[in-house]
Amino acid sequence: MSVRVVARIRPLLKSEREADVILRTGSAADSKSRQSSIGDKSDKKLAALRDRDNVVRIPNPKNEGEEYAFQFNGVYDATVSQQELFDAEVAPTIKHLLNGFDVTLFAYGVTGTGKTHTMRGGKTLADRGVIPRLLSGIYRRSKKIEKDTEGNTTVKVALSYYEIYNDKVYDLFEPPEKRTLAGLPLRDNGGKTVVCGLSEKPCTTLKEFEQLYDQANTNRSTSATKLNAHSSRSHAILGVKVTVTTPDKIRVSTVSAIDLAGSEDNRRTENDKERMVESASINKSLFVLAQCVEAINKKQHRIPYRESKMTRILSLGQNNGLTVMILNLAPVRSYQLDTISSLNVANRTRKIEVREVENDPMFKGPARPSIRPSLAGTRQPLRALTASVNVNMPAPIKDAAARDDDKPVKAFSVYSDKPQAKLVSQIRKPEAPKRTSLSNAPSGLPSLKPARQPLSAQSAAQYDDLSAARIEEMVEKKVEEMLAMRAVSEQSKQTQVRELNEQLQRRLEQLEQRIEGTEDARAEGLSYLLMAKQHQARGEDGSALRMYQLAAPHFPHNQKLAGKIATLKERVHAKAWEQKAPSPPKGKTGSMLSLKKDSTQTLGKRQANSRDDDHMDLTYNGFSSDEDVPRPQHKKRALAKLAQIEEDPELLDSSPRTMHLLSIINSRDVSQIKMLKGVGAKKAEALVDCLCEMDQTSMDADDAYRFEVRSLAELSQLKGVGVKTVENMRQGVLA
Ligand SMILES: Nc1ncnc2c1ncn2[C@@H]1O[C@H](COP(=O)(O)OP(=O)(O)OP(=O)(O)O)[C@@H](O)[C@H]1O
Repeated sequence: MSVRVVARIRPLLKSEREADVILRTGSAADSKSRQSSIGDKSDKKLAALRDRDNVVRIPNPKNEGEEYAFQFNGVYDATVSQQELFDAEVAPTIKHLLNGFDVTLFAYGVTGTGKTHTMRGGKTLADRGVIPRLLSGIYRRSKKIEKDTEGNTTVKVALSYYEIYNDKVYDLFEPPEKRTLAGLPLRDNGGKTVVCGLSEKPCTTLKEFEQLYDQANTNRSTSATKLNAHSSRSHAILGVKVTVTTPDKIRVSTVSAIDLAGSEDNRRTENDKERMVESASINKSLFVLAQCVEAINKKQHRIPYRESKMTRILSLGQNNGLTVMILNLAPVRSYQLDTISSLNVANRTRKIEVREVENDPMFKGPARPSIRPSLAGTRQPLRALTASVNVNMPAPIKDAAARDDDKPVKAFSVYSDKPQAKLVSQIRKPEAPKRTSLSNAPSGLPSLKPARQPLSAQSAAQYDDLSAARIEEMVEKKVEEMLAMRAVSEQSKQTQVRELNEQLQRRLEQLEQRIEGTEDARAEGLSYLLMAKQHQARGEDGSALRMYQLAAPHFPHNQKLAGKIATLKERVHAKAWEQKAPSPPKGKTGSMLSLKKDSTQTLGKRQANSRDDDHMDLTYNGFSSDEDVPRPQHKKRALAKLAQIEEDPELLDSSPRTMHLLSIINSRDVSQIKMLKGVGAKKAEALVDCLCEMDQTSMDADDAYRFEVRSLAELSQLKGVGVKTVENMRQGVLA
């Protein structure tokens, strides 16, 4: 049986105009005549939606005159109520659910098309969606079954409810603060994907359900987006486990009601960063779903279920039972491209075959013959006896004395069409090794050996006498023995299988954990790489290096990455040296205030640097010790001088005297500079050379500027200039 796909078109929202309606339902002939009569009257466009047909029509965005038509198992237009949709599509599945079939109901569509409205609905009775109605239906039917069977059949309901948010699974019955970063893991269990550690709440009444469901929904991730004020940011999966217990068996089946998050075109959402991350995860999972659908359609060997948690859980085409997809659609033009893509996915989903197989029941009491295929060979003549050990069948009458003259054989009368003796030998044949023990049986038990000898009249009479009661008793006993042995050996076999399964399961879990761990680690590594690239693109080499270094442990043998880190390290070293040299002035000359501020800042910064005995950027970038960075002698001296200057408040002065001195220095006029106190021609020349050198350094760094000394502190750091010289110069300058 294929997945049942039905389309539901929502009504216009307040913000939407009737004139923008582009979706139509109806047959081709109808639609053509309607199209010509529609004209400008938009109410007729809406009337078109009322035509309940199984075809949805939408214009080709590239050629308005052309229409695409998609046929589904059902199409529900804007006028269809919640009750009508439920009655037509969901109510019929309840019967199957209680008969042991799993059911999957899921709403699929673009954001803001009415998935949550369809699945959860509003608070009023009429507005209630599929889920509350489903529960109501299950309870009603359960009560009826219990009543009809006079309490011999009981139905129990238990709920689980979880969301997949950013590809992580979270229990919605648990408060958000209990969530772990990694979420709950998934496991494969007998072909079904299960969520480990999920809570399951027994739920006996509709009222109880409503309380649980409403409370859990407050834990669901929703946010306002431009396209939907209450947009679901996660896929929500409600599991309703139904256990039907009859006197002889227990059947468990589950209905999964899934409200998928909607795909979003981020050119329209104007999502912020957080919404974008959610959106990317939602779109990715829906993309994987579309890929799975396509792969199933194309009968590809590999279906990419495992590429997203949502597709793994949904297991479209892998799950047994019944599957109903509700395709939610918005009727207006602004959704046109998204609607076409949803229609395409839904159309392909319609072709997916699902095995309509009910879940195996569990039988109460000793195992039934049907699950002992090994007995099949001997079962025919013993059927009634075999059945006698089943608690579900009436026990055989064992009182031989009471039936002395009866035919031996309620056990045989039905099935034996052969003489009894032969029957006995038939039964005994497989027991050949035990004949000795039987022949040596205590006097109470007759030996069966004489049966093979020509019978004397007495022994024949004795045998006749025996055969009526004793043989039946013996055979019965023997069969019981055999069955008991088989049950024991089967039990031990089952235990072995169970142990093996558990071992395998554990191994699988370990492997999965490892894979998931590796995937998570890889994803983390990739996100570091991405951030590194972004930093690098912005020219933030230090941060880029840091990110690459964080990514490195996730890609241990990646030569390219190692190379990148090495190159960046070198570049950052080079920059660090540049930063150690005084930085260029921001403005042309700057006001006195800014000069003083700059100067203080520079000193403050340098102070911090000198205390840490290294440059801040270098520490940040992971170079913890001086050894990492070779430092020329003159730089070390400069640092020492700096410390001296900081202790001299005079040198922080930005008085006119200082300003004048700096302007002489920055003029680079050797004739003026050599006139300064304590500076001869040689020193002046050296000083100008030093300033020109600083220019050069800057040009190397692709950041050309003319270096200017902005403070006495900076001046004192120049090659050949000491604190004393600076002080002398300053003293000698006329204010
Ligand atoms: N059949 C309908 N009748 C009346 N209103 C509807 C119907 N379907 C949707 N709406 C309204 O449309 C808006 C969007 O619906 P909803 O939130 O259910 O969309 P969604 O597909 O779940 O969106 P998202 O994927 O962003 O969560 C809501 O205001 C809802 O009340």
